[in-house]
Amino acid sequence: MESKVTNKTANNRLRIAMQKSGRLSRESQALLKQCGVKINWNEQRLIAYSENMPIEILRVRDDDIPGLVFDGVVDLGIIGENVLEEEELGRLQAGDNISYKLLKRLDFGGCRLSLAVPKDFIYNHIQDLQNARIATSYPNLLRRFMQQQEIAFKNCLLTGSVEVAPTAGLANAICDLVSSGATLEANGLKEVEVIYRSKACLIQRSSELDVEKQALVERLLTRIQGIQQANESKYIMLHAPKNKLTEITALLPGVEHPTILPLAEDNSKVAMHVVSQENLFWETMEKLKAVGASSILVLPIEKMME
Ligand SMILES: Nc1ncnc2c1ncn2[C@@H]1O[C@H](COP(=O)(O)OP(=O)(O)OP(=O)(O)O)[C@@H](O)[C@H]1O
Ligand SMILES: O=P(O)(O)OC[C@H]1O[C@H](OP(=O)(O)OP(=O)(O)O)[C@H](O)[C@@H]1O
Ligand SMILES: [Mg+2]
Repeated sequence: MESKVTNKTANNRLRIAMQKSGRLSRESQALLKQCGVKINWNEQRLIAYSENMPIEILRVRDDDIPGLVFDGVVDLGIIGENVLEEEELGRLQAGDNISYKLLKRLDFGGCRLSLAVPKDFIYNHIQDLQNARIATSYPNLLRRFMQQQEIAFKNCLLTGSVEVAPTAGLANAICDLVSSGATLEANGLKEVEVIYRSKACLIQRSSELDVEKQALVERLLTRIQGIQQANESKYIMLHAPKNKLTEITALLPGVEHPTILPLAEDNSKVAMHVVSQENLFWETMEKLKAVGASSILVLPIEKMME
């Protein structure tokens, strides 16, 4: 009897797929934590359960996440747009139907898919890659770009170590992910074309969720929205001479109506508190000080709800 109850509980959990270990894992876990979802992470386990919400996490290789969502095996997935679109193109080409809902672009996993060539390769234009052999783990995104450019090329599919392909004599160029450019630099390569810009995103399966699960998804989305908004905002406090309020307000980014509070023992000044949608740069702080502001504090905001 009891096992049936346990099963039912497990079946009603919102199932989220995320990368087990790699570039997206730490921030995917951090996002759930910021949303107030407590997970008992165990490095060895494929499935992790939340202690405080009906949520379970399926920890897999990132390549498998789009398919798990398309096929409705999981309810949500956190995945790089590059992998999502690569899988989408692959399935479309195979004549398969794909459907999913893009819920949100996330603030991590930012990178670009670029073409790169050895440093001594004289590159002026994409036509310099006509009939080149290009190593990549993203054959579909590469093919789409080269077709748009009307450039013929030979594909060399590698699932890893793409950046060593030119030195190893496997290819003339590569098409791989770049962030800081350190990997290209370390392998004597230079970036010549950006073909795709990517961030992590949250996707949902297209088949309907039951009412409770969908309500939980909406709650998570509201919380993610609050986290993103807070990350982009700052709480600014300063003291301002009463006769300079207009000038000071004009200097604060995106602020129209600051909160004004009296100071206990100084009648010539007030305290101004504002939430700004932008960071306050040193240059603006210097200008504020020059106009007469003092005790300027810029504080991070953790969460927001309007
Ligand atoms: N240098 C980077 N900076 C930021 N984000 C990146 C970077 N490299 C990759 N990413 C993003 O993170 C995703 C996962 O990258 P990672 O290198 O961990 O993948 P992987 O080696 O294919 O992992 P897996 O073992 O899960 O298949 C990429 O698809 C991309 O969206
Ligand atoms: O421009 P950079 O900042 O150097 O980043 C780019 C590198 O990051 C990713 O690999 P990762 O380090 O995640 O390792 P992997 O190739 O083993 O997956 C990507 O595949 C590049 O190789
Ligand atoms: Mg992968």
